[in-house]
Amino acid sequence: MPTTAARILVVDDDPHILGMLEGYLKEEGYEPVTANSAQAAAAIVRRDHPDLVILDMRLSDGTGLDLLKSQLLPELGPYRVIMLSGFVSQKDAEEAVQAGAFDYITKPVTLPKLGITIRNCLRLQELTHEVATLSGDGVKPFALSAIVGMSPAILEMIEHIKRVSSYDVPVLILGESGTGKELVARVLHGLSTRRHAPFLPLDCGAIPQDLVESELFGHEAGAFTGATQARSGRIERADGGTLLLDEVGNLPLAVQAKFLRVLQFKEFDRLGGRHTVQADVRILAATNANLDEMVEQGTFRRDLYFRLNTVTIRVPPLRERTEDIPLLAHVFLMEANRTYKTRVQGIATDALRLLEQHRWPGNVRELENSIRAAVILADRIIRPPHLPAAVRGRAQAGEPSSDSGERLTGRGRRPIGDLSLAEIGRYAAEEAQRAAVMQVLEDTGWNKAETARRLRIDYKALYLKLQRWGLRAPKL
Ligand SMILES: Nc1ncnc2c1ncn2[C@@H]1O[C@H](COP(=O)(O)OP(=O)(O)OP(=O)(O)O)[C@@H](O)[C@H]1O
Repeated sequence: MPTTAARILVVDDDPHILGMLEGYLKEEGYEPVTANSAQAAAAIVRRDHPDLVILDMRLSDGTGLDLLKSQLLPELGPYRVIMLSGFVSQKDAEEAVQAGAFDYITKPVTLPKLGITIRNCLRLQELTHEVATLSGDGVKPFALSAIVGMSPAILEMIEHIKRVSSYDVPVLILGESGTGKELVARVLHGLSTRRHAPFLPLDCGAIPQDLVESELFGHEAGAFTGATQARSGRIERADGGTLLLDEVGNLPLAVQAKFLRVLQFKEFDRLGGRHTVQADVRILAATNANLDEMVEQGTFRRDLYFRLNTVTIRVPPLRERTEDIPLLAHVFLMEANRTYKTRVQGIATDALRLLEQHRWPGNVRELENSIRAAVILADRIIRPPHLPAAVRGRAQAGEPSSDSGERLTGRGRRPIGDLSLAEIGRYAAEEAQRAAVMQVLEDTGWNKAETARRLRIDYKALYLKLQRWGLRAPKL
């Protein structure tokens, strides 16, 4: 099934080819637009932002490669252009793909092949969109690909998640505030056999302590003043699914004892209830607190702690994976553009440097909020003045940041601030690819041959990509 109503711009100075492709695209259910020169194409792209561009290498007023680099990539981002090339321009077409075009087709154009390439390109866009739309609706199970990041620390965490995903055991997720603990919990749910049942989070730190108990276990009518009607609690409502106890360290001691029974015997009583209720719920817990210390101090039950921490996943703070910052920033930029219907195209190098140097005490959430705010303030490009004062802080006052020198150069990496926008674009495109591949691997249960077939890439190419990204099938 072709994706209907995708807007496709065809750019060619040969009226015969324009007419043929326009007719074909209409028949396939797309919405074609045509341009016979580079100038006309650039104007249409700026005005209409088509979903895809089919671009001839040779135009009356320039080359397709120049148009791609100067207008289309900055305006549309990578992977939105399919090049048409003759035999002599094949080398340029290859260069175009390296620069960020999706693919090229050699003339004379075979329509079925073009059709397949169009569908693949649009599918990749859909997947990239899914990856970037990270703020789920509260019940949507997330795929592993929702976790954006290519740093060794994140890849290691993803490996860990995959390893534990097939076991129906409690998992304790540790990490600072805003690092992505809830996201990890959603992904664990999304990968489990419980994914079609509810995922319910309860932030034990956000609701008054005397309400935590009734929120979790529910109550019968008359159980306490104000309880006029019986109400089920989250454990009951999550039956068959997953319950996340966020900030589990805030669970009052009395509730901890009751909760232990849920973990041990999968049963509990509603407040004021006389019948035991059975609940088949997987418990995930997250915390920023030092539970070891709390156990020593007697504010957290040792037996509950041992039951919860059979398996732990540590979510690294953002300052330990600064190499993910440009990528996350670009994903949040795309997401904000969609939410606010803005067209901010990128982040200037000096602004990226500031993002890299900031310590991010609020971690990924702080970065997400900073980019959202900057998108509202910026015109076309996010520049230092658009960033929150805390992010501009020390660097703008002329002080070196405490660890940036070591951090940026110590591991022999190029400082991110020296990367061009195109290089960052390629990095983001690589991430989009990784996410797309991972999505299909998950869909096919890590069947690599089937994955390669669905993605229409060579098995060897898939194998090499997986090696490069350090991805392996989860152990069952
Ligand atoms: N690796 C990541 N890729 C993409 N988005 C992320 C990533 N990590 C976190 N986020 C996003 O950052 C925001 C904060 O994440 P989340 O709520 O999961 O953090 P948390 O550790 O549970 O926070 P808290 O401790 O305050 O409860 C969310 O919008 C989440 O989607």
